[in-house]
Amino acid sequence: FNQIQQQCEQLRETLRYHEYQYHVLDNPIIPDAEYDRMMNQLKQLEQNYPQLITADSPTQRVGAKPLASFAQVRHEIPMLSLDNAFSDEDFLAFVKRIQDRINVDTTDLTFCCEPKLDGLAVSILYVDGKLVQAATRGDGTTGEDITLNIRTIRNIPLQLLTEHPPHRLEVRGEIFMPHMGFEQLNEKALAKGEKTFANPRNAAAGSLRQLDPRITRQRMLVLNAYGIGIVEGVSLPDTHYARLQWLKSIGIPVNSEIQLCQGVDQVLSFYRVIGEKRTQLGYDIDGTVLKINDIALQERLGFISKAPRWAIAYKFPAQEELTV
Ligand SMILES: Cc1ccc2cc(C(N)=O)cc(O)c2n1
Repeated sequence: FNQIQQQCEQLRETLRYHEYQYHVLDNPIIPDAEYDRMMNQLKQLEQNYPQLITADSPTQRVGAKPLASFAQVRHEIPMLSLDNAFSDEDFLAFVKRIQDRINVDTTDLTFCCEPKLDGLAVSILYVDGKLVQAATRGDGTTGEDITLNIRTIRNIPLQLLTEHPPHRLEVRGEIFMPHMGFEQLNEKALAKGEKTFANPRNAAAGSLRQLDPRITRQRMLVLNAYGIGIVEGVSLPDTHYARLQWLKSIGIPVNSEIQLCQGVDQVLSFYRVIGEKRTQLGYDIDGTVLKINDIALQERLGFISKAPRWAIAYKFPAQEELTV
């Protein structure tokens, strides 16, 4: 019997490793058919020996039946929104406000720059390395418990890939629907005479707010982490960029376009380059997010009421409506 148990554990570890290679490193090292074969083998074993099933087994991604409603979750650390910039001048004024508060030269300022994903912000809590709860941002203080739906998203690990997981780690990120998943969903909806979604952001929101996880599971949703909320039992790197790399190293997907920029000129060129790449990314973005990279500086700058002083979203002009 425990020979079977070892076989299950071995399969789980192998499947988690290949999920990491595929979803986080974008570098699958076995063909999909091989992955599917192992997954089916594990499903078969767990079906024959249900007492061997563990909550974090790669097979346990779909909730049994629909919920009647969503429970509420209170964010221990508020999930804040970002202040906006709509021009270079706005961005330079943002940087000047920072300089006025901490006398530092603009060329010395390092920014962590990323595309601003047009999806929904979520909070995902791992306790001792296991995914235990997930919630929408909601109003920043209170969100909806969407744990069962989040567990169906393939690039979100049910277990962190580390021997020494933090006691508690809250991953904050954006859930979005790539263009391919959006077109596929609307084609199916049209064929079934159901309502179609106006844009991928609405489709992602509708998919996450499904009470039936079996429906969510069929939608092509992707997480890209952008930050950390609660963290206990581990000492974090002292820059934002290094923290994102750490998240990636323990199995959390991070956007591949994120870059460090030294000084305002490099930041503005990042903004333009991402603006040019916008139509080829395969997913919707509505600007860039530009953050002071040094955590100690972030903490010195703090927050203005709802938004951090140390970060700004520099938006693109509204895109002419996508014709679907
Ligand atoms: C602090 C914060 C809040 C919202 C965010 C939203 C995004 C985004 N939509 O990609 C990226 C970030 O780095 C964010 N950072």
